[in-house]
Formats: sequence, structure tokens, C-alpha cells
Amino acid sequence: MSKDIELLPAYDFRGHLSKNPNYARKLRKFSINELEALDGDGWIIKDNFFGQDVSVVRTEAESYYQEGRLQSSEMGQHTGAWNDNKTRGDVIIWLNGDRRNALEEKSPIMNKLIQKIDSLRKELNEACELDSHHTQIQLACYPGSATHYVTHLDSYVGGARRRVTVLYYMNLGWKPEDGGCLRIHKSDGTTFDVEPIADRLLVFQSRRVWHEVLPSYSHRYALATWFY
Ligand SMILES: O=C(O)CCC(=O)C(=O)O
Ligand SMILES: [Fe+2]
Repeated sequence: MSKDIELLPAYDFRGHLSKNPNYARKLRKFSINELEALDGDGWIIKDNFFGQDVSVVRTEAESYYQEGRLQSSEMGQHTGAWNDNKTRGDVIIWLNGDRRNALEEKSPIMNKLIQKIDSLRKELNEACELDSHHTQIQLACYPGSATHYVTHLDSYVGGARRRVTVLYYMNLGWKPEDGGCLRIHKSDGTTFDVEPIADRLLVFQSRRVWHEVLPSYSHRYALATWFY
């Protein structure tokens, strides 16, 4: 993805909060420091987000893989140019729309996790006037063999108009040699690698944070949610 793409405006979380200081009291899941970081660096990490049920979520995720329901991903609906495993080597399933309704029966614990992630959106709506009413949810597996995803933005003019990306990792016993870090490219030219360890949540501004998935050498599972 070329860095010349036209950017959509980023969201000013702290600005919206400071216009309504009373709303600071509505913060339960995010701290003011975290909202400042979402405006500043553009991302935050929340470890131990869901607790020990991460192992059940992982098992539920693997069942989609074993049933052959994870399919090669497509990037950019407007062009086939990105639909190529040199760009992106994960296999995915969308869990919104009709599949979302089946989740309660098929993957009850993942369903609970999805609700917990959605409560973050509701809090941002209430406290920071995010006014987000549309989400997309995707379960993805990078099945080892150096599968990766090149540097990109999740949202830009002409693409999906996402505002917030939430990634939840479910890789128990992750080791450095498993690879698959999420590499963030900072505006000062340096990088920051996020290890995709179990029960870690990463939240970032979809319109600002350039990122890539480094080659993965074992099965690497993540649940991605986008707030529009
Ligand atoms: O799984 C990850 O860490 C990131 C995946 C990603 O960047 C995407 O699906 O847009
Ligand atoms: Fe991404």
C-alpha cells in the first residue's frame, strides 16, 4: 500500500472528552491516559482483557479452521491487486451479519468476548461522542509458513471508513520464534512490535496507525473488530 493514499481525519478522543468533563465519570473500561494515548501515539495495549476463557476462545477459533470455514482473505473490494498471499497470507471468516446470530450457539465464549469488545465501543460513544453504530468482526488465522500481511492502514479515502481497530490475540504459549508480531510504524520512522500473546487487546486509530503482521511460524489467531 503506497504511503501516498489520501487519509481520512483521525478521531480526537481527548478533545471530545474535555468538551464534556462530566463524561470522564462514564469511563470504566478506558482510562483518561489511554484516551490520551489513542490521540497521541494512536494505540494502546490492554493485557488480561478477557481472562482465562482465552483458552476456550482459542479452541472455538480452531474449530472454524478445522471445519475449513476460514478462507483466504480479500483486500480492497475495488481492485483484485491486493488479493494475493504475497500481500496477506491469513485465512479469515467474517462474524458479523447472519453469522453473528449463529455465534451464541456455535461459539458461546467467543460471543461473550465479542460483547465485551462491543462494550468498549459503547463506552467511547457515551464518553467521547464517538457515535459509532456499525462494526465489522473478523476471525483470522495466519497458518505459519511465514504468512504475513504487508504494511497498510485499515482505513483511507476510497477504502472502508473505519475509525477504530481492536485486535484480540489468543496465542497461548507464544514464543519469539513463533513470529507474527504486529509491527507498528510510528510517524517518527521507528517501529514498535506488539507480540500477539494470549489475552492481549490492541486498540488503535484505523486512520493513522500504519502496521504489518510479521511472518508467522505457527498458527496465529486474532479476532479483529472495527468500529466505523
Ligand atoms: O492480526 C493482526 O495483528 C493485524 C491484522 C490486520 O492488520 C488486519 O487484518 O487488517
Ligand atoms: Fe490491519
